[in-house]
Amino acid sequence: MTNPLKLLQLLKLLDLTRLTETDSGSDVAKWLDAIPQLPTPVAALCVYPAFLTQTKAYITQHLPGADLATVVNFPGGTQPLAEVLNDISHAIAAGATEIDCVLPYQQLMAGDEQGVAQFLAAVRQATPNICLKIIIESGELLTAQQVAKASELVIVSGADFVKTSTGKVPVGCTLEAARIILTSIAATNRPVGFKASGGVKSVEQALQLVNMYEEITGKTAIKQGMRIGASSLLTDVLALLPR
Ligand SMILES: O=C[C@H](O)COP(=O)(O)O
Repeated sequence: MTNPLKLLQLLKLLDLTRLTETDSGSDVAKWLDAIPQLPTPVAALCVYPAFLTQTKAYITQHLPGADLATVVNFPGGTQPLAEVLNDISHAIAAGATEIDCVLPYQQLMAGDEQGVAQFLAAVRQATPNICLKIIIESGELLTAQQVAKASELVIVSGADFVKTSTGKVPVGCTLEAARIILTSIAATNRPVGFKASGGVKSVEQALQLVNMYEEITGKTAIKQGMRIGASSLLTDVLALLPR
């Protein structure tokens, strides 16, 4: 039997995600209505910008304590910076407290580290007092060195979290990528969080990632330091929690 305290820890780390491209407002309303009563609030709900207002209203009523996250430059990582900054400012105005932004990873793979650093600096400047998570899309990066370089650029930029994946490319969060990112995080003095996302569906997978986080950083995984972004993990967590 999985330790119930570990399952509660997973709930507290969960960015419960709904990023279905074809969704309408009523689809998202149905999704929100279907969230069962939880023994402890999840870390955040993560939705497309179009659904921030209704999700904010839901959080106020049903999930006080949860943050409201949205995605920008998502999922491709190729939007012009001005558009990304505009989307960020609208998202904040609509109540987002957390921004998950895709790093222009193609630019990084093409060797333009300086361009990526400039992008990250501008995004950081546009998100004061907002939790900023940068998605490196580790499954598209070709080498361990690229994953390490992307993590370093995110860490140096002052972002709050290095996040693995959008969940929209064939390879999501792998243990190999998680290890490389966590090793970079552990090597810095500044507190930087880690968000595992993309294909994390089972409690077993999630606990492996939490264990790895705790082993490499030497810290207990709490909301400020670790997240698990997942659209379908909640079902498995709730199925294993004793009633
Ligand atoms: O940001 C989180 C991911 O989009 C979720 O990916 P997933 O649908 O594979 O759980």
